[in-house]
Amino acid sequence: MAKEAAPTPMMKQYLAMKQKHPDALLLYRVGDFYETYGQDAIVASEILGITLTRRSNGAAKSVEMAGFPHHALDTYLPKLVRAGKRVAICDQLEDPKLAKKLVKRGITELVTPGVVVGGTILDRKENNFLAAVHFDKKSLLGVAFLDISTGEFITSQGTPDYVDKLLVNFAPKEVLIERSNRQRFADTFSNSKYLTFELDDWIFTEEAARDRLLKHFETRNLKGFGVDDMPAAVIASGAVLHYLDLTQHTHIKHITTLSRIEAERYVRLDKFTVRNLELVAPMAEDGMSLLSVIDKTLSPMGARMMHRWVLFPLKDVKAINRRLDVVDYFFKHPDARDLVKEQLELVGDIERLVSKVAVGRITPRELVQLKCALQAIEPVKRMCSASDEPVLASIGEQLNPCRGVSERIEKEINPDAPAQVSRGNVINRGVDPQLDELRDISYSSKDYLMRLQQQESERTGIPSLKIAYNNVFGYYIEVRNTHRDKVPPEWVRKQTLVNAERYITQELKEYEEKILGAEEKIALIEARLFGELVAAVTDYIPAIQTDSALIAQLDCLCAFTRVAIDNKYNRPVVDDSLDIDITAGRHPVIERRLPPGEAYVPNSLHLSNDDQQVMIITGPNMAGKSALLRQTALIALMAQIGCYVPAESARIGIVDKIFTRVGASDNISLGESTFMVEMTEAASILNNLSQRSLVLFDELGRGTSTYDGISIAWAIVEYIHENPCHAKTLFATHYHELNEMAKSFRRIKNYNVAVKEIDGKVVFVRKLVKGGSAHSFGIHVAKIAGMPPSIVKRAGEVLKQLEANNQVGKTLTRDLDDVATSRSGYQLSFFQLDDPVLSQVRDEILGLDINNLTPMEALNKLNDIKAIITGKSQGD
Ligand SMILES: Nc1ncnc2c1ncn2[C@@H]1O[C@H](COP(=O)(O)OP(=O)(O)OP(=O)(O)O)[C@@H](O)[C@H]1O
Repeated sequence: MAKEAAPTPMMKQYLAMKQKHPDALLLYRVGDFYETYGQDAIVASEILGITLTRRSNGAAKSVEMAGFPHHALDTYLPKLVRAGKRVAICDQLEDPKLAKKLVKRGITELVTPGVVVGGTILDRKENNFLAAVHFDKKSLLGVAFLDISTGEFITSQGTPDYVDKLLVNFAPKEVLIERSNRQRFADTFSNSKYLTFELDDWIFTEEAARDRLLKHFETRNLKGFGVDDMPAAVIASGAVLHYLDLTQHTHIKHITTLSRIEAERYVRLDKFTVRNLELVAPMAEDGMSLLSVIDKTLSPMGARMMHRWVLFPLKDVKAINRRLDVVDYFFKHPDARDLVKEQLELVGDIERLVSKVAVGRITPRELVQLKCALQAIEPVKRMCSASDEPVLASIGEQLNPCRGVSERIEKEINPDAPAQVSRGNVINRGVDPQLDELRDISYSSKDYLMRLQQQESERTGIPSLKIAYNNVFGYYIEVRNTHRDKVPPEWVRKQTLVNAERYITQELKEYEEKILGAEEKIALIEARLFGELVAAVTDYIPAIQTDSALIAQLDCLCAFTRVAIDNKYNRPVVDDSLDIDITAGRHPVIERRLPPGEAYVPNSLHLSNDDQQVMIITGPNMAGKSALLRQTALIALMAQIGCYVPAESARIGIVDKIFTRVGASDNISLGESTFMVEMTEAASILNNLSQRSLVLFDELGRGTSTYDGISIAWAIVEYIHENPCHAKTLFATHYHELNEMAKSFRRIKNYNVAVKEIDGKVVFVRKLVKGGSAHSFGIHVAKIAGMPPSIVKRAGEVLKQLEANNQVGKTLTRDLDDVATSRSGYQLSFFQLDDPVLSQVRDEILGLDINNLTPMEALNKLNDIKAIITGKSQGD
């Protein structure tokens, strides 16, 4: 049997590196290549489509190997990361030419899907978040998000539902979890797929997390961030910072703050609503989202902010109107609008550029870009400062073009600087005298060599004499064989070719040393000066980050104006009323996708807690019921992000929650359309109603039998009507039987989306009109859809017969009449009763500060409450 040979020293080094990050794919630099071995090579060759070979590693067996040229890293690395791989990059830490033994190597970066600093992996319009989720002992969850490419660090804590919603909105590329909570995470977020990475449990402890955060931010406590009393959030945030250490990301000065998501400031949109209203992503592959219609931003920061704004509409009337005022200003001042547009096109992604400064990854070319961006801010600042619009004036005041930095970059860096410092020609002339002198030597070398060539040719009488350079023995003189006899004796022969010989001379060697020495020194000086400049820019990180946020804001608001002009939107009135009044409203997305020549039919609508609280909207299939429901929510939502709306006019009394529930079979493709899920979600809506909720029910109850469906729909609408919140509700349904409700419930009104029947054919008028509708026209739609005529005919006959027998429609309607008059009324909650004892109990409970209650105090309180109910005092 062959004796196993020991691994080569290089393989030993490789294995040691691999051991440091066993779960990462290791790219191991060998010469001009990045190589992968063993299982890594198999995976890499599959993902990258590169050839899998084998090499002997010094042992008896050979190992799989796959590699690619080092300069192709930017092409291949994103593919690996996008495939969900964590990639450790092992580089040569010394010049292989100078290494005496094995080249020193080390892991210089661990790139994981959630921790990407720059390059082509990042989508310019999207954040790339890393998240951490912590489960505390009860059912409170802490969550933190970090985008290392922008420095944004956000945290919150709350119920599993709330954290689920945040995860859906922030769409992290990687989620850190505690090892012991793997199953809990999987169970809690079973609806979404996340790439998770498990960390040891001790990392998820408050003490470790707090220490880490305090050390990073160099503060004494976390009060300034508003998270001091949010242990779960603190723990998740600490875990995120821990992971940066683990992945060798230690230069993170651009993470300057930790912000708490103030959930109470934003409209609550459950994740079904976000998906159903297609706010940021369409449901169908070829669809369009609201975001894609209104995102006319010009800068990547603006695009990322717009994404956030759409998912987090505001609830504060003043804040909304401040945004609307700026949009209005840009509307009335085309010059200001044009100036912002022109300058923003020059700004680029300063947010990510400045992050690259912090992590030490900025290239000379990017530094020039940063300078251009800062210079582009100057005219924007002037325009804003000169405006009489308060928000703009304040933006103008805060914008800081950091002139010191831009002037220094302008002075020191070549405007055509290359992408890498090592390429040279980065630092301008006049910055460093020694550098200038060395460059003179280096630049004049060509002239010098030409002169030397001519001089030696004349001296020796060899006309074809040539001076050239190669890597083996540097500069040499080449003489063709015909003139060999004229070569002076002091020349030293170095190489014999077929037709010529090559020589070196003393003078040439001395000169060579000077030039090569100069080039090395030039490289060193350039690198040093560049490094010093980058270090100086580091001091301006917070200022540039503020600029970036302000520019993003301007970009979004200016984009709103352009969208409003292009799409004929109008300014909504947003106030504290409880009404929604929309005149000639349209669906912002559908209207953009209609075939040419077809106009969207606008509709008006009034909803109010006092009179028209619930609208039952009937109408045939395809009439436009869903479109109407959605456009109402979208108009309210657009108004609350500060955008003009697709309506002639709109008055929106602030909405604080938008709920959407679409009938089971409407989202069957999502694989979760069981009737059970529909009911669970409907229940969650009903349990969370508020006075300012806007509820959309689209064909609720259709996943079950007609009687069941109608009964459930009826009961739900009745509940919403009777609930003291009087939540505004649009209820689209095919059950025209529900029209009976309007007779007995004051705030329920019937509407239908009109169709006309001309010559036995349905014509969609798409107008919302008062009153219920008697037919479903389902059979007509089947006909339009191309159903064989015989089936359509037969269906018509069956329907007639059923109606004649009073089986579906009429009896049910008559029965429902009885239901309506026999309504028992809901016992909504015992707190609504006028019983003084219960009121006292309620007051006792409401007065409790649960956060500051010890278990013992809680027990005593419970005893007190019991005493109130039983009328006995303690100890009786
Ligand atoms: N106001 C309108 N103007 C022009 N086209 C419209 C309008 N409303 C709806 N449409 C078009 O009609 C199609 C059907 O509308 P929608 O899905 O709202 O109908 P529906 O009544 O909810 O139908 P179903 O009951 O089958 O779900 C939409 O995709 C849209 O293209």
